[in-house]
Amino acid sequence: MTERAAPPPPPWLSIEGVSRRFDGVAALKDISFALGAGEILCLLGASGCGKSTLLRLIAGVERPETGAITLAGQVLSGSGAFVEPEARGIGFMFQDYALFPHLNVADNVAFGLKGRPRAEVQARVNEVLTVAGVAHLADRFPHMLSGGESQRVALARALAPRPRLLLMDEPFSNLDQGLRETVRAETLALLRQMQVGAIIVTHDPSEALAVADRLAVMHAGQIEALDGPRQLYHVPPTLYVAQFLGAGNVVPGVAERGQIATPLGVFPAPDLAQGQPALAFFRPQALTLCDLAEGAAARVLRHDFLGAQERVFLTLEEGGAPLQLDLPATAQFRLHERVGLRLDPAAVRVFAAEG
Ligand SMILES: Nc1ncnc2c1ncn2[C@@H]1O[C@H](COP(=O)(O)OP(=O)(O)OP(=O)(O)O)[C@@H](O)[C@H]1O
Repeated sequence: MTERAAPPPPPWLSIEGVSRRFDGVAALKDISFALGAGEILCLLGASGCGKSTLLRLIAGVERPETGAITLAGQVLSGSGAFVEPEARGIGFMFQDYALFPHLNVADNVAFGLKGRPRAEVQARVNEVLTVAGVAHLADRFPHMLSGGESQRVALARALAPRPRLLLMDEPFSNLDQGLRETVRAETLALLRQMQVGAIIVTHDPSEALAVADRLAVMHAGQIEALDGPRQLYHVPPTLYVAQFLGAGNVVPGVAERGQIATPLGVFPAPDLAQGQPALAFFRPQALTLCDLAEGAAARVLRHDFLGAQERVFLTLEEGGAPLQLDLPATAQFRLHERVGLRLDPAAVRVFAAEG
């Protein structure tokens, strides 16, 4: 599936030209993007790239130095305006869930409903605990909950006041692998059922690809790319995005008359200047083994068993960095075997080599 994601919904949350420095060092540089109502956006990036700072600015616990944040037509920050965090109608869920240890589950969930009539609070608490699948835990205290249960309670608490938008900072990172996928799928289903949009921070590319309607790859305080997950994975706009989103191979070449020649084929490079050093990037699955007569000669260096697949590392006889390709776990090949390699040209992206 390589088609472009559906066009983004009309802007509902708008971030325009937002910057923030700490002690003179820029944490966010001129960030602009928009989110549609009910949309799920992932912020993905390496440690320190500014993901949490951006989330905190939207929540209102941090103020931008420049730019504006608008939600459903209301200016939250910017042009002299500032709406306090509790008046924004935005929910926040942290990595550690931050449940109040001295309150039971029902009281934790009721916390954000203070000031409302008792019967209404009780009804809403029951409703969200039921949809989150934790109504039977209402009387327990946080230390009596498993990781998955704590996550569901935290989600119920965040959703109870009917937020317009939910901000989630690494919400699944405390769960182990198997549980993480289940809780993640349930959380997403719940957000969609309640029609609550969310911005989810993660540093895990596979999580962002699985969860996001659209995904923003951040790098050094800026948004390097923002698009649908399939588009970004298959047609990455930069080498950084390509490499951040998953395994890949890089083969060097030089632009000559609008293309680059490599041992694995000749690829179009219409945007590069004559003589400009270039890199051809492609995913492991774009490479296949073939007869020596029909492909570039290479040797099997090593292989890693991945369960469903075998990731095979090879070197081209012409030299260069090792290449990776994925084979079914049942595939037959031998260590140090001489094989032919074929590359699907449609899966190749050419970038200017930096430096
Ligand atoms: N309150 C603060 N005071 C000083 N520097 C800060 C503060 N908050 C963030 N920073 C700095 O701003 C930059 C961005 O931090 P931020 O926490 O937003 O990154 P992140 O992408 O969320 O990282 P991680 O994935 O490690 O949580 C970092 O260099 C960080 O050290």
